[in-house]
Amino acid sequence: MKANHGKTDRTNRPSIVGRWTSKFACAFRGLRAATWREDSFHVHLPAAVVVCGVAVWLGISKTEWLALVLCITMVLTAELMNTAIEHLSRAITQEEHPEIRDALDVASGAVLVASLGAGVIGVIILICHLPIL
Ligand SMILES: Nc1ncnc2c1ncn2[C@@H]1O[C@H](COP(=O)(O)OP(=O)(O)OP(=O)(O)O)[C@@H](O)[C@H]1O
Repeated sequence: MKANHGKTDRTNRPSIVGRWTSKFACAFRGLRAATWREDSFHVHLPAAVVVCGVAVWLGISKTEWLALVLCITMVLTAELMNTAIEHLSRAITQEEHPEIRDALDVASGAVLVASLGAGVIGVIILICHLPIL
């Protein structure tokens, strides 16, 4: 069932506040659904927390924080899009379909590319601050 995005029954005119509240509620519901149900988030979220903890411990610079936060955001966003495509594909059909296979594999490839890029940047940033160097 479609959300009414803050439309009031009396006037049937959407209130801006109601509409935006509804948009945020939908977005947070999506985040909750993805992070609770998807295994990948059970790996990516703790990994992000550990990386941030190590970054705090090593005292990385403001610019390095910008790169790190961008990398984490990039991976989580790719994972959310991948999850959305998985949901859509399940809704379209439970049957084997070559186009759905390609769509799912391309979406997984996007997560892989984002994760590899983030991994390389993360290692470059953190390794420079290791006390042994
Ligand atoms: N309907 C389908 N038709 C064809 N191939 C499919 C279909 N559903 C899944 N696949 C194939 O199976 C792979 C795994 O799909 P699935 O949706 O089970 O992902 P998953 O293992 O749950 O991934 P994740 O861990 O990212 O949630 C897909 O990448 C795709 O190659």
